[in-house]
Amino acid sequence: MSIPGFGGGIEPIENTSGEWTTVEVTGFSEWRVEVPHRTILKFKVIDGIGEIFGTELPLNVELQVSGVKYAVYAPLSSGFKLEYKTLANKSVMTNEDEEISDYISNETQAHQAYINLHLGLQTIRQEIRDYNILNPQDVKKGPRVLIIGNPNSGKTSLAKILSSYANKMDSTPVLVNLNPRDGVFSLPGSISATPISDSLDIESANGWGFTTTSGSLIHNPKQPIVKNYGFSSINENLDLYKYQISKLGVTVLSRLEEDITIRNSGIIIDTPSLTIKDITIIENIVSDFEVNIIVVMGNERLLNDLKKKFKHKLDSQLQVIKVPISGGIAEVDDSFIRRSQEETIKEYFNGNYKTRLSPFKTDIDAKDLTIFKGVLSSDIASTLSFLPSADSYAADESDDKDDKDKTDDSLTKYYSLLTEPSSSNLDNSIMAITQLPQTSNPGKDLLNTSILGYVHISKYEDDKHKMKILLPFPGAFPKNVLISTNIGFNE
Ligand SMILES: Nc1ncnc2c1ncn2[C@@H]1O[C@H](COP(=O)(O)OP(=O)(O)OP(=O)(O)O)[C@@H](O)[C@H]1O
Repeated sequence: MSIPGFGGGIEPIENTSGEWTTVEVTGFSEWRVEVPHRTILKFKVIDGIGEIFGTELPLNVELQVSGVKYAVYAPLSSGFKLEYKTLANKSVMTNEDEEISDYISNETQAHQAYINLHLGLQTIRQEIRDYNILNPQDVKKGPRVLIIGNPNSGKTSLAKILSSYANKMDSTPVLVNLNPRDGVFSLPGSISATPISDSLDIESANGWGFTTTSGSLIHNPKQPIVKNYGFSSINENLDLYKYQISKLGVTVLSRLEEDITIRNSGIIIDTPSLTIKDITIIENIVSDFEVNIIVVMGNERLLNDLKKKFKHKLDSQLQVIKVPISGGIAEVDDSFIRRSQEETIKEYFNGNYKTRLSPFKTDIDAKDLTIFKGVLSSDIASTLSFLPSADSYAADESDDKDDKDKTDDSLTKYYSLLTEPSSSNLDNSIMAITQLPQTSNPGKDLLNTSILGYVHISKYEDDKHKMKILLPFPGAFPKNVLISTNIGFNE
């Protein structure tokens, strides 16, 4: 039976009679494997312990992944043995090669450095926990770690390793994803913060896992706080991006205040690739999340530049350290990224082979809806000089007098009202449902709101002003303010 919505986006997996291939990996080595989206890799560890970016694999349990570049690491000297076989992924049509590429490497010094970093962070967490028990009037926060580096330097993999190992040692750090391209426990176009209270789901589309929208799951669903940015690239509207970071920072820090386990565990922040030219963004993140450890991926120049920039904070408030880049990092091109985004979106609505979800397709009247759209900075460059800057707006925030007027002016820099929704601007797009009840003038609330979830618009009927939408859950469409994103998706 096909799932309502994306016309049965999940193809049944054919049983394959193919032979299993055995891989033996000695202690502290790793099996590196690249699996194209059009190929499914089934594998199971049959002896010993293997882990993928810190997540331990269950023994004798068959797992399957597609469209991933993974390393299965042997954390113990006894190593592990696994079996795998491949089959075609019929739900994906790409012109990639069908073959997986794999090899075993014992050059895992980088991974061992990541483990040492984790152990150092865990020692700090333990000290903070002890201190907080003895000094309830003067509680401190666990380490707030910011990962910075070049494109494809292993930032996300390190974030996974640090959060998985922390979780294994009974900590619950908040994993913050500031790369809107990825969609972590959410869709691409968002930035999010998620307490990691259970292991990651390496079988899910991006290797993180499902969220609570999805019903009963094998893994504990994670509960992210999601801010909608609406674009994949941070440069599309840098002011909006920085604004959303600051609001996410406020929410995350208040979460730390409220929950002692999370406060002791701290924060791990993954970022898009940032260089020293992006120092204002880095400074913003450092202050918004009270970062006290910056981890630079391999880049010595960046390490030194950052040490100079943060000279005034070094030792007392901030450490800047460098870790090596793994030799296993795989090339990832734009089409692979786009395909991974599509899989993330598909999985958000339909689930995956293990967890099938029941999205809900319905027609709604679009006449009375208030829909905003993120503004492209390039589109407003010419009018920008007439508007207050984001910084002046932020400074004005606490000033109640004339607040509404200032906010509405500032809003034009971030969002514009979609006065004429049409098939040309809405067909095959993703829309965010905010927490705000319908109002044509939400003011600064629109900037400050978090996201309830996302819907997919497959068709806007211009003559009837009706939209065909796909919701991740059955039920009435929430009558809230909507934000149309720049993230497209074809069924
Ligand atoms: N040791 C390894 N063996 C095999 N593949 C790896 C290894 N480490 C990382 N990868 C893969 O290499 C790719 C790039 O790594 P990752 O996404 O962590 O880098 P990044 O710096 O976050 O990238 P971006 O700049 O695109 O955000 C990913 O597909 C990741 O799964």
